Amino acid sequence: MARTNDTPNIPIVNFSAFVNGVKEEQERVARQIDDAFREVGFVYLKHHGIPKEKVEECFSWSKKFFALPMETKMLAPHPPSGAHHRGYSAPGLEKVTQHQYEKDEIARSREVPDYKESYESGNVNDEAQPNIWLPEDKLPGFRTFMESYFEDCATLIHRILDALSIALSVPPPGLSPTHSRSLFQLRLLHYPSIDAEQLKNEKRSRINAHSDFGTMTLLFQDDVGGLEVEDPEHPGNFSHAGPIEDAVLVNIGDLMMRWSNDRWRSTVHRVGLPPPKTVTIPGPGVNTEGHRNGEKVVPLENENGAVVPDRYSIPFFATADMDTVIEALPGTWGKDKPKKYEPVTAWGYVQMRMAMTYEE
Ligand SMILES: O=C(O)CCC(=O)C(=O)O
Ligand SMILES: [Fe+2]
Repeated sequence: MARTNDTPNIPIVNFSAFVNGVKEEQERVARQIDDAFREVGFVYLKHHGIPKEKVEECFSWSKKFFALPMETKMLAPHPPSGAHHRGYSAPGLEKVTQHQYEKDEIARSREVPDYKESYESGNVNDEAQPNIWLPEDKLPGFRTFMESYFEDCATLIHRILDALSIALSVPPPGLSPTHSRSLFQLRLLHYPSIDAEQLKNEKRSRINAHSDFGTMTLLFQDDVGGLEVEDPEHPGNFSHAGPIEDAVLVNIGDLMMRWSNDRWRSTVHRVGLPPPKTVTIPGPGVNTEGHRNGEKVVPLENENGAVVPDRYSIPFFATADMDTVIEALPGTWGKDKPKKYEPVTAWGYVQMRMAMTYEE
């Protein structure tokens, strides 16, 4: 199995072998994903089934959306409460918190503002959280595309759940029916360009260190980079988890960690300064430092007045149906591995975390 060069070595798995393979192939891929989620909580899936052109199209819609004037984007505003997580959030509105239930700790984690804007949409049939669209004439075709992309992502989540069910020997129909799509959420994220100085000195962040709180997240990212994943064995050590062509990054969220009795890790991640970029230095004789001809690696933060370019990413968050009782799954507990957590419904858990994200 391929690995990324960065630690904590996020495995790269060919998912078509699961979708199209015979039983043995499926079991092999399921084991690879299981191992990845046990080790780092993240996996890159190649050949995941969503056509490359469609992923690119989603990024181009996202760019068009965020390029609209603020007053137009505000025609689809995110409601003030975290309980209805749909629509447009302007930069500075959402603050990410991490496992902090004490009020003063939440306040402290909000001292560094996230510099991003986002647009959220969900299942068209979700009556609890109806979608908040722009008037169609403001961006014709946007809604139709997003509804279709949502379906593609939901389908992929169900296939990954099938793989996880095989890994745990959950009998058919497995975990898939616990995700009726009611709580899925497609998020468009835009991190405006920013002075490298600000990110470096932590005056601002793109997204603060956090873990996701649902069951699983799909993450599509552009080629700017800056996503970092914590090494679960060495808290505080982060490594870059940059884009890999034609692959989607998939990670476990807190609810799934709990559901799996901590077999799978919900790993902390954040978005900050991209890794050192390569700039081309013109003229001969620049190869004395061992770099490829004509190129020299210049750490972005060392460039005077360097600006980190805009970054776009597209996470798709999955959560179990709200009435699902999250209690150690079969195969994740036993005599020598007792259940670690009290049962909780998915809905109760999500509401608690959402309230923490938006509450004053
Ligand atoms: O933009 C990214 O790459 C990460 C986004 C993320 O972690 C999130 O929205 O939860
Ligand atoms: Fe995240």
